[in-house]
Amino acid sequence: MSKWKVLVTRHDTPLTGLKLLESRCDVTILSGEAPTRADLIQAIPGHDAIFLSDHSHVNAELLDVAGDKLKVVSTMSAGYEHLDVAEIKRRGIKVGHTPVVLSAAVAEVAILLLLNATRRAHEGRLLLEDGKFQPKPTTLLGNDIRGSTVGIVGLGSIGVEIVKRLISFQVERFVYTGHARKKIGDDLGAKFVTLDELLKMSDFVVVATPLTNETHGLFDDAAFDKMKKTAVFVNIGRGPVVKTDALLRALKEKKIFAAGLDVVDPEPLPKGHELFTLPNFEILPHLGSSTVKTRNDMATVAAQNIINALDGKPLVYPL
Ligand SMILES: O=CC(=O)O
Repeated sequence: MSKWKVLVTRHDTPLTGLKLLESRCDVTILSGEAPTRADLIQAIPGHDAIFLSDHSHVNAELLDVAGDKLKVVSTMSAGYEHLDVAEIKRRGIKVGHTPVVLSAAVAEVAILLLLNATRRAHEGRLLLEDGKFQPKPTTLLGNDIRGSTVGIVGLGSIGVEIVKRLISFQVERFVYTGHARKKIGDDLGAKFVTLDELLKMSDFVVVATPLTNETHGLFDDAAFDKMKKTAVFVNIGRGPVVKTDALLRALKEKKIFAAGLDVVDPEPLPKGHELFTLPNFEILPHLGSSTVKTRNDMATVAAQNIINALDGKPLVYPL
């Protein structure tokens, strides 16, 4: 019996995933540092599965070229805004992603940003580099996490991991918002509130929501206007949940204290962007899941999604 044919979109896909695929399938890997859409379109016909180790768009155009053999699309990511999930499923093609295995790593980055932003780490470094740091009792004072109210926008798997970690920082009160009150929220002692309530009461606002029609542009001028002047804003979800111009205004006009972002719109933030000039702006280049173990686990799950689909079994994490 001929083996299943799988197309992998990047040569530097973790070996955990590649080995698992190769144990059962014929694997083609797009070569080169930056395979183009044309490379993908040329390579896809005749494959049973596509393993996305990048954010290539899978839409009707690509599916038309792929042809009838394609049975499963598997993205090595939790986010899936690059997939036209409705169109993929309409064609009877299975589709999976890799949530949960990255939640701990992303939660660690949320804490990193939250601490850096509230303790003014970037501003301190700039002062040191400029030779302007003066150790006075009132220099670079930040705000404590201890005794604070932390608001989580989106209490999914990542939001839960953030709360679990922050409990040890002696947070006074956790609140969260989303579609509905959740049992895990009750178990963690977190209160379900509206977004407005969360913005008004939180000392730390942490965005851990995926990008959907509902969350797109959720943080605009009006949202930042509702936040405390001392609030720290963290986004580890998706960049377009926040209107970048509104965030810029909020930081420049001191509507809020500071921000820490792992995700931003556009990504990467272009060289010379005004946000880079602000001392109360901390940024990472989307490093949430960038640990060796997490990326290996994501590759394994993405490969297992494919094998399960081809074996006619439920995917580990279907969409
Ligand atoms: O942002 C990371 C992911 O979606 O996996």
